[in-house]
Amino acid sequence: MLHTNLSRLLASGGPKRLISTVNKLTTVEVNDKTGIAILTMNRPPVNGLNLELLQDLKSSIDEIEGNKSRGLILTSSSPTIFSAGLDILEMYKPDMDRCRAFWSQLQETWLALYGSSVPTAAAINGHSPAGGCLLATSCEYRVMVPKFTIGLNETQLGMIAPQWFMSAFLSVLPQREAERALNQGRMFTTEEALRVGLIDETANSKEEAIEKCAAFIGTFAKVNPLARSLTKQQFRAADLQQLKNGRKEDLEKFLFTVSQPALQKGLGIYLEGLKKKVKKQ
Ligand SMILES: CCCCCCCC/C=C\CC(=O)SCCNC(=O)CCNC(=O)[C@H](O)C(C)(C)COP(=O)(O)OP(=O)(O)OC[C@H]1O[C@@H](n2cnc3c(N)ncnc32)[C@H](O)[C@@H]1OP(=O)(O)O
Repeated sequence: MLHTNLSRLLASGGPKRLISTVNKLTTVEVNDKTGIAILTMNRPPVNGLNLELLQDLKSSIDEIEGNKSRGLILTSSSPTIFSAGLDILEMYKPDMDRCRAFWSQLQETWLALYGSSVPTAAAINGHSPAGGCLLATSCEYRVMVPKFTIGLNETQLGMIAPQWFMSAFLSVLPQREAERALNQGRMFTTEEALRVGLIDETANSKEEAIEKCAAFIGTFAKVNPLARSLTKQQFRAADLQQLKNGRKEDLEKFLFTVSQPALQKGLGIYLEGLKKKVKKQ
């Protein structure tokens, strides 16, 4: 039976999906029929963006850029969380050298994703606060599963979202909506996100979200790839250049912010709140 199945598989030209790379915290799977790469974050429990996950994300994006994939779909292996955003432990009582490497890597990874030459889409299969929302809004298209939340909640943590977080948010939301949501640190439900345009579509499952993302990428099938990619890059050039020009200053601002005792106190209380929530249930 096993042999028969294997023969059939070989006769059909091999598996439909190839795991081309397994980094420690991400995998890249290229569909050999569509040529679309699925980039999956896999850092349990919440895909907190720490230095290592950011490094793996960057190297997976580079690989997808290099292997001539027709598009990139970003998703998560967790059934309930796309990404909980930046790993707060990278900012709470930090080792300053690691903190410097962490923020520089975040900048690097964002530049690679937002500036990617291939079409990008996010299959948001779980909660997506702060840095998770940054990843999603850096893609060109978003499909989200119901009953989750997405948004830039930095003000709730006593922090200010950097300009480039705001740029990605503003590339999706109207100015007025973006400003109000940022000031409030508002988290949108899937339905609210659809209504304001923070996401493009909803889907009933991760699989359906991936299919819808693939359909979006398919809309470029008849468009000249070079013209499409240069148009995207020109459209995003000002946002990308703004960070490239101000990278050093942005890093110093971040290091200054996390070294403030009031911020450390706030982060401690926030983390405690997250843990208490677990005990209460
Ligand atoms: C240049 C100018 C200055 C710049 C200043 C800095 C600007 C950047 C600032 C912020 C960006 C960020 O991304 S900060 C992170 C924001 N994220 C959040 O607020 C999300 C917090 N988490 C949650 O709301 C929930 O965990 C969840 C909805 C994502 C999932 O809920 P669930 O009930 O499924 O899981 P738990 O809450 O039980 O969490 C499990 C486990 O994970 C820990 N956890 C959760 N999120 C984080 C996180 N972001 N970082 C670190 N750890 C996290 C949580 O405490 C639990 O831990 P324990 O199992 O040990 O209890």
